[in-house]
Amino acid sequence: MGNILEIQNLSFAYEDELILSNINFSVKSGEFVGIIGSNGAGKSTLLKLILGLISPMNGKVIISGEEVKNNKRLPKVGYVPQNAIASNDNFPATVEEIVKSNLYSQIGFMRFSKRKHIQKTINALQMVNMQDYAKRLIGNLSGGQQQRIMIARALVNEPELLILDEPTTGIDDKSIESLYSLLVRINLEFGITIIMVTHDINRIYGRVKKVVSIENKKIVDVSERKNKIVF
Ligand SMILES: Nc1ncnc2c1ncn2[C@@H]1O[C@H](COP(=O)(O)OP(=O)(O)OP(=O)(O)O)[C@@H](O)[C@H]1O
Repeated sequence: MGNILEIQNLSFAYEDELILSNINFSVKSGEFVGIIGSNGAGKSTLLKLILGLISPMNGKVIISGEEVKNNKRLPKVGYVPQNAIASNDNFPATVEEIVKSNLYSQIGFMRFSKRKHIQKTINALQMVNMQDYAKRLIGNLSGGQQQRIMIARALVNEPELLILDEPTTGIDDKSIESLYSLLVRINLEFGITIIMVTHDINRIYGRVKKVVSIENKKIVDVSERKNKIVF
């Protein structure tokens, strides 16, 4: 399998504070990769560099052979940002509207027929087992259910790479287990490559293929699992 992501000699600073220094790693198509590290280690910054939301000081990010440039659209990439669900309390939108809105923002409203929009939205909700909740208000769902909707929202554009920043924040223990099982299923069943930042070190080792650990601005460890992952 080829590499879907390559990070080469990547360094980044906020003003004069160096956050990441000469980071190198790659992710193969179909892998499930966890990124761990202490608070402030630079994990979210690394994701923002991968997404092209900020520009590196040195080095580059390559997705499917193409260098990521600032503000360029990345149709192959879905993103679930940190605290994605926190702003949804009392938000007057249905599940269906939240998922569909990502089609408008990323692809442009006119690109597909209305029927195609609806079908893509249904498909994304089915992938996270939330198709029965399409007409419900997002604010009426539990934290775990809301996070599934945020994942469907990221999946609606049919990405090859799904990036999640601490998706289990604010979710109860039982829902965390089922969220991880869902992500493993999305990875294995649909072949979508996943990169996930997490603090959940104990749970993550049983589930992901590769764990990249960042400390003191650098990658300090990359561990790979050889045995089969079950869900
Ligand atoms: N916009 C910004 N301007 C200046 N410094 C920032 C900015 N965003 C983050 N930082 C700093 O960069 C460092 C890395 O932050 P980042 O959010 O990437 O870490 P993290 O590993 O994701 O942390 P956490 O686990 O707490 O989410 C921290 O010291 C943080 O304070």
